[in-house]
Amino acid sequence: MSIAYHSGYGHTAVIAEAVRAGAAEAGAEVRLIKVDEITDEQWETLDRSDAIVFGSPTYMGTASGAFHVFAEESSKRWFQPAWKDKLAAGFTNSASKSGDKLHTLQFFQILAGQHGMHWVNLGLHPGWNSSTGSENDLNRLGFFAGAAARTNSDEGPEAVHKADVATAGHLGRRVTERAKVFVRGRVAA
Ligand SMILES: Cc1cc2nc3c(=O)[nH]c(=O)nc-3n(C[C@H](O)[C@H](O)[C@H](O)COP(=O)(O)O)c2cc1C
Repeated sequence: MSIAYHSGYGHTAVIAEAVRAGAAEAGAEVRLIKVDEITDEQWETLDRSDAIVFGSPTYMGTASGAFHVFAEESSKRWFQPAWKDKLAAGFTNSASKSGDKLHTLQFFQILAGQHGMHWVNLGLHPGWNSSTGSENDLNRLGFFAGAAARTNSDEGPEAVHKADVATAGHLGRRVTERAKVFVRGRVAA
């Protein structure tokens, strides 16, 4: 599995690391790839991966400019098509509770769709939506499309919320488990 992500100020990098840790715990060989520094070798790593998880902060209601540059550059893979039938998933982080994060996740879904990839959603019920819930619940922000995090804009990466880190870890484990089933199914088919 590869995690192709951008983080301008280090907050989203904490979420990327949590996805990596969850995936590794579930048995994946994982590569973290910073899309703003991506090398030819790392593009080839993406081409060899069974699953690619996209990650970016939400800037101005969408993925960051650096992530959009990467998405455009991936059009070379689209022509081949090099990423067809891989699994895909996504995560984002921003300062506001909503902050239009859903739009970033939907952008990732469309990017995956354009490549002919298969989207893996978060697979968790929403947390923190009843009188017995709390902000420490898994999926506390109630997203289905991917893992979402919110971090105060005036604090550093150490302030990333533990519940969001745990939710991202869940996504990493889930994509790994789905990839195992998908790859074994392809061999058996
Ligand atoms: C240019 C810019 C645009 C932003 N736009 C949004 C936004 O649309 N919604 C939001 O909730 N937060 C927004 N933020 C806040 C960031 O998403 C937030 O600080 C996030 O933790 C940054 O992650 P990073 O350190 O990985 O870059 C914006 C920040 C910047 C710098």
